[in-house]
Amino acid sequence: MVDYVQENNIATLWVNNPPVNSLSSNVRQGIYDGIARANDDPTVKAIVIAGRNRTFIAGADIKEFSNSDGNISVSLVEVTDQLENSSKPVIAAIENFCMGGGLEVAISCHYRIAHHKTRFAFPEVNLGILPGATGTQRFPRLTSLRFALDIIPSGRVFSAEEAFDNSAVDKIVDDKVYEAALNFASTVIDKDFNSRRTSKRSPPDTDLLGDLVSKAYVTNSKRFKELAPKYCIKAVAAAAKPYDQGLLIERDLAFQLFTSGQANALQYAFFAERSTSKWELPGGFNWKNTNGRPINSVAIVGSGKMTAGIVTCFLRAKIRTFVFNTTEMANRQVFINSMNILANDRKKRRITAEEYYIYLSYFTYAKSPKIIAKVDAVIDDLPQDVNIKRDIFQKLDRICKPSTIFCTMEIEKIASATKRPKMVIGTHFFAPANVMRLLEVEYGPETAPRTVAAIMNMGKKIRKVSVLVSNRTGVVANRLMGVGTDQAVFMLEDGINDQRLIDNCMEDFGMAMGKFKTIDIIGMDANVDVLRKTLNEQGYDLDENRNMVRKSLNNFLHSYTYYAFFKYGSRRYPLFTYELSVLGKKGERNGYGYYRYTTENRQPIYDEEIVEILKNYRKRMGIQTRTFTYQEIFERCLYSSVNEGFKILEEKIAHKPQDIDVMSLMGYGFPRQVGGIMKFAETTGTERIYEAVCRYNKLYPDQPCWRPSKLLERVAKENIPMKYWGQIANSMSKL
Ligand SMILES: CCCCCCCCCCCCC/C=C/C(=O)SCCNC(=O)CCNC(=O)[C@H](O)C(C)(C)COP(=O)(O)OP(=O)(O)OC[C@H]1O[C@@H](n2cnc3c(N)ncnc32)[C@H](O)[C@@H]1OP(=O)(O)O
Repeated sequence: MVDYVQENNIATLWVNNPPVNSLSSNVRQGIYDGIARANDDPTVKAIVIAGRNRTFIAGADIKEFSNSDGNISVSLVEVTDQLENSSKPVIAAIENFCMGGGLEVAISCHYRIAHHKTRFAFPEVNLGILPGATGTQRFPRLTSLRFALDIIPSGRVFSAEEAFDNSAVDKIVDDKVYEAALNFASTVIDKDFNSRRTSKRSPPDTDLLGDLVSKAYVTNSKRFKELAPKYCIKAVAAAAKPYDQGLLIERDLAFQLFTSGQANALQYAFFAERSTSKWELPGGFNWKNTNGRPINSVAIVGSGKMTAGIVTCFLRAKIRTFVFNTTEMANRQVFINSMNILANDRKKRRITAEEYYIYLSYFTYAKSPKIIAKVDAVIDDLPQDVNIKRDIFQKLDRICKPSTIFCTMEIEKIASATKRPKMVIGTHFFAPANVMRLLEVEYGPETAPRTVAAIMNMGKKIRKVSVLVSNRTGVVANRLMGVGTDQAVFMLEDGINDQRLIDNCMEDFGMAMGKFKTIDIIGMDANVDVLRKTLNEQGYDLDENRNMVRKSLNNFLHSYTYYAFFKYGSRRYPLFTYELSVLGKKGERNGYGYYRYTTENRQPIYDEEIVEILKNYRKRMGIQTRTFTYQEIFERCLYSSVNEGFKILEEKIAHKPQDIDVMSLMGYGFPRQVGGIMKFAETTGTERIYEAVCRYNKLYPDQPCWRPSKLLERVAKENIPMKYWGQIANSMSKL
């Protein structure tokens, strides 16, 4: 784990814990023992600490936070103290990742040499903790309170150049960092390095503490539903005190965070996200035993609201991207929109000017389908009309090379229209596609495992977190969160007079956005489209009744007609959203939705008109209003989604609860500090949720989302821990 190598009078401690050299208990012990050995050896004059696997250290071993292997070794605090107190100078040779505990190790050394491409960060805040191995005290002393208050509460990655500008590293090299560190070591032998002991310094800007802390509070306020950002600020601010006092404050805050439920959930989310790449298919095919052809070129066919976002994902990954539309104007518009997205990336310094031009050079117009004949994958962005899609894919089937994969959300309909059903798969991007990292990949009954492998690998290449699900009607992530949104609409219809009450309840819980604000952002039309599709599946045609709805809006006496819409058989649908859309409200897009929006300010403004529309709607529907408790709002919005999550598992649409959690976190702004919808179920207690689901099922038999999931019933009754839920679902007979 740590190899000790001596060359002449320099000892090197090589950290070797692939893939990212995390500071497991053995690594900590190895560094600690290595420093002691070098200090005891009179032939050693300087020590270099470096990482094998072409990386320095990416941080503490996160698995050990919740799952100690029982191996008692030194703590990271002891390691950092041991490094700083070394009687011989210690030089860190830093490359690739220098993060978290790895950065704490580096700043406890006396000198730091870094490769120019090193990525530095204190990402602890994203795991619900803080750099509690003296990082909050040493970093501001080495750099400044200003820089530490920028870096530690945000967790942002910074470059070697920024590290150098802020005194966090002493030298940057373009190549061979280890050799540079050895050379450097030979120049500091026998020199006094006492002043290099970080804890002995004071931050250079303590007189600015008040202003810097206020600024940090303002900058990070959006994340204050999580404890860690605030605690990071407090801990860094304590660096203005004498070192020992500051350290006690760091310890105290670290202890509170480490033992909080939020830290547990955030660390769970870290691994859940990574577990999605370990996909499995029925029949034993999986990410390990199945290879897919690399996707080096794609064609996006059609253009809509999301096209430019999708295109830029491929351009950034340097994948040749063809945009195929029948009109030149449509192609040009996609190019302009993609250029604007990349220009914005450049403005925000996410990419360099050079990268901007390189990425754009991967864009190609395709005026004729022949131009895209040789692409590795075609991505469907055509209008929602299945007949048009089938027609175009039939043509492409004749033109494209046999190995071209077709990605569409209408898997079965496109598969049956082509001679390559094995090569047809679903890819669902989330808007805006250039920002949202979730990619839902759906396999159909005939999709080949190699097609799945190719598209899952493509997802990784374009830096998406890809979740594999089996194809059923609709997007799984929509289904998961949609039931909770329907509940919000029903409660509004049934008596809540202020949409903010429901939105606030969800935002207090930590959702990025309340239910009605989300409807407005997604757009009324998109929400109604989902309703339209659901009703179509039940044999109803929403649009057939549109004129009747219009008429009855002008005539309160048409309540009978309304009742028909309201129920559609024995099932209730959230028709108030439909009513608003018929009234011309499109959501944020045209400034009118459940809230109002002005052109200057896109923040939602409470709209009293909604109450008036609601009152008329209730009258026509014959709805008897009632009051709602906060608890009912909370339970109906969230427990309905939990129940749906269990159904998605038992129907074998998703493979494991982590996949569902990632969809809720990355697709719908579910609070990361809760871990995801299934993790929420585990923390709340499945028994409690099951009881509530059964209660609402009795109260609302016209809302099928309350039929209890069999899997939920079983795990609740038998009190089964979350780690077995996926296994049990797989062992249940197919529904
Ligand atoms: C009980 C009370 C106690 C109170 C005590 C109070 C005092 C506390 C003192 C202790 C204080 C500790 C302070 C230090 C904390 C930390 O260091 S926390 C960790 C900080 N570091 C990170 O968060 C980095 C996490 N990793 C990443 O962001 C990325 O992995 C990467 C480094 C940027 C590399 O990305 P990429 O190349 O895309 O690879 P991945 O797919 O993400 O990862 C590859 C595999 O490595 C696993 N992994 C990565 N990092 C870690 C890690 N830090 N620990 C464990 N495992 C890690 C990752 O899961 C992947 O594994 P597989 O999925 O199995 O392939």
